[in-house]
Amino acid sequence: MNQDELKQQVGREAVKYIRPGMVVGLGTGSTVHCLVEVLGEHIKNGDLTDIVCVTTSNRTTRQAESLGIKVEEIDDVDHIDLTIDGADEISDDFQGIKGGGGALLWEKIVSNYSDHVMWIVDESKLVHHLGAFPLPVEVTPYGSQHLFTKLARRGYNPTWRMLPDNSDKFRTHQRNFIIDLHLEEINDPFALHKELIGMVGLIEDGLFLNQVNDVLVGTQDGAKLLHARQ
Ligand SMILES: O=C(CO)[C@H](O)[C@H](O)COP(=O)(O)O
Repeated sequence: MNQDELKQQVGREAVKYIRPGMVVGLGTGSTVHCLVEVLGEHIKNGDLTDIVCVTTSNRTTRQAESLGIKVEEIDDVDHIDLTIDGADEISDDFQGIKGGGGALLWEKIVSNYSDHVMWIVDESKLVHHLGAFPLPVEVTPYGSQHLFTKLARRGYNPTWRMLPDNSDKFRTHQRNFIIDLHLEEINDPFALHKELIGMVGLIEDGLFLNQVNDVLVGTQDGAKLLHARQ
């Protein structure tokens, strides 16, 4: 199976963890896209009833609504039972990097206010140590060149996230910029998160630490569930 087929495999498998009546957080990215497609089929067939979703991006909202999935604003639900999201890297101790799709702020908010969090990934996302994948940080545009320079001086090899055609800087839903840090290896993700989040103008970073309960991995031998924590 190629990577796309593994993503479809976990997308199909993940929908089995959604029960009727749940409030479900839907992540962002190509793996979640597969899940949302299957969720839409189940809702259409009447196998899953009374599902309400909150999403982590306008992209996911558009896809979900086009399939007849009910989407509410996050502040219009009083809880989120289960959030299913993708990830860019997951270390041996289940810490993660997310934000490859630029949705890290909403993803972290939805994740934090969820009773249970599941990440769905193909096996290429499992690594021993985080850092080969560039770590995104969301920054407020005002003064962001100074922040960029500070990150560069600390040796974090920053680059601006650009639009696909390179014509301008990428903007998040909050109209913020993203700076990607090319770190190669992160020795202490907790210390790095503390340092980054303390920088004025840096709104959120893509280190998702102690966030996930279960990881569903697409492998050549079928989807495998790994328990990270209660
Ligand atoms: O964090 C994310 C978006 O901000 C995605 O979950 C992450 O980039 C994984 O995406 P994909 O499933 O396409 O590999």
